[in-house]
Amino acid sequence: MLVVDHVSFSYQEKITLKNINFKAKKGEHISIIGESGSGKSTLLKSIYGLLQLNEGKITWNGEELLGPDFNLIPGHLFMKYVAQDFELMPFTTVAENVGTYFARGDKKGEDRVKELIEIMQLEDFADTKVKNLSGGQQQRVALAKALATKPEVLLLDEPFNQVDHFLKNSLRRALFAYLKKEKIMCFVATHDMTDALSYSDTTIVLKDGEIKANNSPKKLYEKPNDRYIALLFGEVNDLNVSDVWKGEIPSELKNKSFFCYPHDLRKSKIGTLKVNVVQSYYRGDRYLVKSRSNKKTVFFFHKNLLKTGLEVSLFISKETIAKRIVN
Ligand SMILES: Nc1ncnc2c1ncn2[C@@H]1O[C@H](COP(=O)(O)OP(=O)(O)OP(=O)(O)O)[C@@H](O)[C@H]1O
Repeated sequence: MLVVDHVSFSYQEKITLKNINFKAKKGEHISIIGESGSGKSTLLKSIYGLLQLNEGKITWNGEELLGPDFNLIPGHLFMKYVAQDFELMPFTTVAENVGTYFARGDKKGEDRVKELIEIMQLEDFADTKVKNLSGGQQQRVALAKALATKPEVLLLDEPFNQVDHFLKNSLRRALFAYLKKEKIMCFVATHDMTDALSYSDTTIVLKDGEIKANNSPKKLYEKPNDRYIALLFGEVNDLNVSDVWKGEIPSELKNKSFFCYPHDLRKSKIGTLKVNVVQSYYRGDRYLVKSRSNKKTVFFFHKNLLKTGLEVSLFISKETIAKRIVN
């Protein structure tokens, strides 16, 4: 169990992490999301022991993890941290980088290097010098190297931001399945919602160095309760119940507002929300349509291109409204 207990940290006068509290269990996957500058990387660095905390403590199975003032070499042996700069040895091969921690001729080590190179889909580059690889390939080498000594905790800062879309999906599936199988606790600081939604048990939302929410990604997505959280999941509509309700509004929903995603709204003759199309953006399987209703911008999806200026009616079910009400 990893416990982050009332942790605060500042680089200079301005406080960067404020009173951070959470617990993580063995094998749990936690995504850390938040706008740029919200403190995601700083939180990972604090957990890894690179920063001396101003207040609070971090414990691992009951023992306090001490910061750089108390460790000659900052960091902890049972953890691996993959930062945005990968810290690889450029003039040695991929296999040598991944196998850094194993002695020459160590058969178990060689098998492990092979397995990790396969997971990261780097077989074709095993004997290539790292300096000759692309940024995305180097990122995969850094991930394989971090896993070589089977850490109990893995800290990943934007782990796939340099990898192309197709490879990213298959790598993510392979990596997170491997981490679950090996019961490795994993923290991922990310801007990519797929990391948060599909591959984490828990999502921590940071804003200005504070925890805004800590919940399952499904619960956060379905009931974001806050515009900042909703926006992290993509385009979002901020509406009043009175904008869309047909008939008398039940007393518990009067004067309430709610967030909804573009897919919650559909063009329909029975729709009560009248909007005018501003622009349609092609998304392959459908269009994302930007529209205006009074002074509000409303996004929805539609299978066909809709002309700018066209008036359409949008429908949202009462069940969805009830689910997305802001308390
Ligand atoms: N070494 C440093 N010295 C001083 N301030 C720093 C340092 N590193 C980060 N900061 C500041 O701390 C705040 C949090 O930065 P951090 O890198 O943790 O954010 P982040 O959420 O990871 O951002 P991003 O998504 O852009 O990577 C920012 O305001 C940043 O400018």
